[in-house]
Amino acid sequence: MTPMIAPLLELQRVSFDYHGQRVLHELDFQVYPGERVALIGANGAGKTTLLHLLVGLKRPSAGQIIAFGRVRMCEADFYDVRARVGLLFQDADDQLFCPTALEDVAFGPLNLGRSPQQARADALATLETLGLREFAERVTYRLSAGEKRLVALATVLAMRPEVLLLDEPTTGLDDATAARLTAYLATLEQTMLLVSHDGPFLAQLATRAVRLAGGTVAH
Ligand SMILES: Nc1ncnc2c1ncn2[C@@H]1O[C@H](COP(=O)(O)OP(=O)(O)OP(=O)(O)O)[C@@H](O)[C@H]1O
Repeated sequence: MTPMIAPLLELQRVSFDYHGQRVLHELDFQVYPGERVALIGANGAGKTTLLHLLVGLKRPSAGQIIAFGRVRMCEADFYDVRARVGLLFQDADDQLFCPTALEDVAFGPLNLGRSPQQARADALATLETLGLREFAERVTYRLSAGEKRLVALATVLAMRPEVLLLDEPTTGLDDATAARLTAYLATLEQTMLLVSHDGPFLAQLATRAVRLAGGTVAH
């Protein structure tokens, strides 16, 4: 008999309306342990909205969000979800708010209760892993778009989340940097949900693809 594996994250018949406009309609969606799911679809299809629903940044108009086996409804339900699921925002400026890159990357580990020494060590190690050690003391808002993208990713990875939700991770990266990032992500064991319009990136990483169209999963 095949063992039943529970999804880590799930939307059950989820609808989402924005200013009276239906964005998602009775959507069923699951991410299982170990998967790297490509979430694809046209501009405005609702991919970013879906990521935000999974971590409670948006609330469904109808339906249920289930994370790690529990229905999540109110703000408090999402605290531990956000500690276990790392979201890379589509816009790095939504992720970076500290004076320096090191402070930005240490912020998440500190927020998770790690000591200042540990948070700094984790931040430096993560920056090192992404080839960003020299950026540690740089003023974040003066970084280039591609550099900000990588530092934003470092802020997520430094928390060592169980699941990574990556919204357009290769946007703004040159080809060589995008290739290095792709190769690095391929070494990670975390479950991933990848929103991207970058075909080669998804072809190398994704274990399956889900297309959103008309507010639901296109078959
Ligand atoms: N806070 C918001 N402000 C404005 N529009 C919103 C907001 N939230 C959702 N929407 C609308 O919801 C729809 C889905 O947007 P979403 O960003 O989820 O699409 P997407 O598939 O991620 O698009 P893209 O590929 O362009 O990033 C769009 O029509 C968008 O205008």
